[in-house]
Amino acid sequence: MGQYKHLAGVALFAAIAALLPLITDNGFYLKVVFMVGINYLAAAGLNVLVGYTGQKSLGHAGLFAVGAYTAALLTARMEWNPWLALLAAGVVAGIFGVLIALPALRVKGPALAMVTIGFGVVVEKVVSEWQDVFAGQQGIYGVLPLSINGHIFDMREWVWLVLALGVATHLMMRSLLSGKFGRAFMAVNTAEVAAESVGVSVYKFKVLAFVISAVTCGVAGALVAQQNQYINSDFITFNLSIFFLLIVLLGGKSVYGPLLGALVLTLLDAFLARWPGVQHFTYGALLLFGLYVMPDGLSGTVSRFFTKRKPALSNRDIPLPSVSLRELAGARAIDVKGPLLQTEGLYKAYGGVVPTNNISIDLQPGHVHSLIGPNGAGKTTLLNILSGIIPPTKGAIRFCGESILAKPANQICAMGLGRTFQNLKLFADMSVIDNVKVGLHQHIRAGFGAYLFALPAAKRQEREATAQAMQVLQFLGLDTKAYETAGSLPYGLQRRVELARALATRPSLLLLDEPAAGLNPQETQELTGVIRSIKELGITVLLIEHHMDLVMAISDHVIVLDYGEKIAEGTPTQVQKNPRVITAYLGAPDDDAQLAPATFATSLENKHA
Ligand SMILES: Nc1ncnc2c1ncn2[C@@H]1O[C@H](COP(=O)(O)OP(=O)(O)OP(=O)(O)O)[C@@H](O)[C@H]1O
Repeated sequence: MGQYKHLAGVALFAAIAALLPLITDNGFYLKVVFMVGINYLAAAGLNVLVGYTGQKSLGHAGLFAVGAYTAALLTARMEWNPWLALLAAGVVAGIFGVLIALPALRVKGPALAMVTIGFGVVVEKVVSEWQDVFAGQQGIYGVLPLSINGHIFDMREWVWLVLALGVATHLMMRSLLSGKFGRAFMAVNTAEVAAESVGVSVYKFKVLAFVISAVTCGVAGALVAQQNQYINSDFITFNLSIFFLLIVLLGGKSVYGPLLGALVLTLLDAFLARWPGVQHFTYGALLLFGLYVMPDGLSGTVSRFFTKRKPALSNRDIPLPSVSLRELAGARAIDVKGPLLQTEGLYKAYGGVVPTNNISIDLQPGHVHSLIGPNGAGKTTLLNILSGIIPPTKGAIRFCGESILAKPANQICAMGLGRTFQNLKLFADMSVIDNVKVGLHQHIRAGFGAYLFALPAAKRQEREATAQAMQVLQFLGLDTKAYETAGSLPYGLQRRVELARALATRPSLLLLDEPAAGLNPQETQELTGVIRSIKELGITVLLIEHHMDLVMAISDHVIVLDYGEKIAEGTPTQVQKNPRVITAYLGAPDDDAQLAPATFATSLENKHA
């Protein structure tokens, strides 16, 4: 949806919603509309965490309580200004968000859900048992409501306030999630290892998602306490956590999802209030049935009717980047003297298996290096160590003259080391161009505030990122596929998208793990040309490959591994004649033998079998 169309739609929706309180002065109806707004606020942040980042939480009632009790204690006991207390509630909830994010960095899936349940239960127990501070079921009275110039809000004004906050939250979430931050959250959700290796800090984005969800939940809790002028422990139940999660799941992963979910479930909640016995049954049934019929939630189902396919691109549509691909790629490699990457005595053991045994290699700038060896020789393990995915047990790695041993993968990527994976790790649900833009993540300088408030800097950088992503796609002949979903492309093209994503990180060293795996002969031939073009851009390549024709045709230098040890290195011709290499591949030493590429390939196939 275009920016102006969207704003017009939001203005229309807000105008209609703002008229509602003028139609009725029935307190119950006004309260229901107020609660739609409150539930939307709570779910809008939770959607970032659950929908976009894939972190399931069943403890957000705890964060709602943190906000509610912060506002209650600050105003009822310390007589803070209620507006300041509302702000403080968001901040304190955000801090608690960091606290529950910490376990999320270690555990995933059901284990994470258990941790968040634990958090919710602890908060519930604290507010009900710690009578001196939280007054348990008796509750805290005298919570100061919001007011302007001494005028205390009536129910109508509360509705308008949550409407205004809801619209502001929607605009901020839309701006945040449609750019760099939304892509990073989704990348973390889809493939954490891939996200790290294209420069996205999984750690930072998980914490950020928890904080965003905590802040909106905390503000929602504070508003409820302030509107009621009262809060007690009965507000904070496990059911509330489930209710928030249900809103997000039923709404679907979209910025509109929490609104649709909040609207449907709050109205249903109000309707079923007379029959509390069937309430939980209905929610359970809705979750099962609703998600069975609409796996993408309400928003996914609705958007299927409205989304138009992006038209094919014409040359006129393709924006021009401010710098050429050669300038971008070459800029990093220029100043390196000596080897671009150097390892000394790298060692990694898994119990008795030693896939990396005392490996020392030098990679020279501007060269194509190949890493070959039979299956299980330790090639991928070495690549994972170099790119920061696996820490070595001992040894040293210097990249661009700097040790990268203790650095996380995203920082190594930022230094100019890009990679692809043996088993494709695409962000399959995202478009091709968005995959490539995730690769540009580190080079988009606009920060959180710029995206949240849709500042011109963020828009400018997004436009430039689109232009640069298109430039990379054109380089690899993928520009016509830019708006296709990456996972829907044929396998060969998906491999190319992964290559484009790695190139977008602007690597000076590119690690390619079996890029020809699964390609047909013609695609393999084309890949040879692509790797040559990448070399011409000034990018150094380290290639793992079993296709020996490809290796011999493009390598300046070949390194051979067997059982985790480096058994030979040199030019392709030297390596082909090396007796240890021949033994490793054919299993029989023969001093006069030389492995022809074809023999190499056949011997590998035999080994694989
Ligand atoms: N996480 C792990 N835990 C235990 N063993 C592992 C682990 N990762 C790799 N290995 C073992 O280390 C050895 C080297 O594996 P690696 O994947 O690096 O080999 P490779 O040369 O890339 O093989 P291929 O050509 O089949 O991809 C294998 O024996 C493998 O089983």
